[in-house]
Amino acid sequence: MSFQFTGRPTLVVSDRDLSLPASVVAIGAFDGVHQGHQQLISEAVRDARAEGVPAIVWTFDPPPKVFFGRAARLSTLDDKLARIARLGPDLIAVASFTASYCARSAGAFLGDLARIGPRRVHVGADFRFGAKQTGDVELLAARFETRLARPVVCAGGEPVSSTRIRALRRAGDIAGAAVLQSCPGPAALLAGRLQMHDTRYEEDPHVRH
Ligand SMILES: Cc1cc2nc3c(=O)[nH]c(=O)nc-3n(C[C@H](O)[C@H](O)[C@H](O)COP(=O)(O)O)c2cc1C
Ligand SMILES: Nc1ncnc2c1ncn2[C@@H]1O[C@H](COP(=O)(O)OP(=O)(O)OP(=O)(O)O)[C@@H](O)[C@H]1O
Repeated sequence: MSFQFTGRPTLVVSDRDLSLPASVVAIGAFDGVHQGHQQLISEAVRDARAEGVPAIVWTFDPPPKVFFGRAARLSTLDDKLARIARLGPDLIAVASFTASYCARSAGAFLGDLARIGPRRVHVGADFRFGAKQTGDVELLAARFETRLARPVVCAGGEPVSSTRIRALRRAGDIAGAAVLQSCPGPAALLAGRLQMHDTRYEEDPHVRH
């Protein structure tokens, strides 16, 4: 796994404020920013650098599973943003995951993405989107060039996942959980990397859509 320290700060914006002629985007809840997430995001950043376009991470707060009460949160938003920023994207777009947002259709979400002109979208094979999770990678790939992340697995061969980290924590294996979330590089490199450009996503729901 390689990590990219570009020295540039990562801007954090509301998804509603984004409009770009071109980009490469990685999408996901990324709760815990574990090694699978890190690889997916790092590959998107590398792809964006090769294309010469901004690298965007598009994420949701709270994580959808947490919103629906299906899981306990692993990372605070600040922790998640800091850990993502360490991977070197130019911008993190945060969609406020509210009742009105999650009722939006898969087609409406594709319209949101179109505003940032994705040359490529990086997701895992199980990525779903839109109300009642009706959108899948096939629908995404019909609209945008889509790159599916290679699954990162644990030493025992099971996929690294937020679910697995939650289970390890519940079982009291805090060290085991931390290994799956670990990433190299001194924490000092994080200092000053984040610029909170717009925090409105914390306040109001997606009434505009
Ligand atoms: C516009 C939109 C609406 C969504 N609506 C639902 C929903 O109704 N039910 C649900 O369980 N998840 C919903 N989700 C969450 C997705 O299923 C998924 O968790 C999210 O896109 C992040 O992907 P990831 O879980 O692979 O990280 C929605 C996502 C988006 C973008
Ligand atoms: N081990 C992994 N290797 C590569 N990609 C992954 C891995 N785990 C998750 N992803 C991808 O990262 C994106 C965000 O994943 P998500 O936030 O749903 O994490 P998760 O670990 O699958 O969460 P949960 O266990 O709660 O379902 C998705 O597109 C997913 O397919």
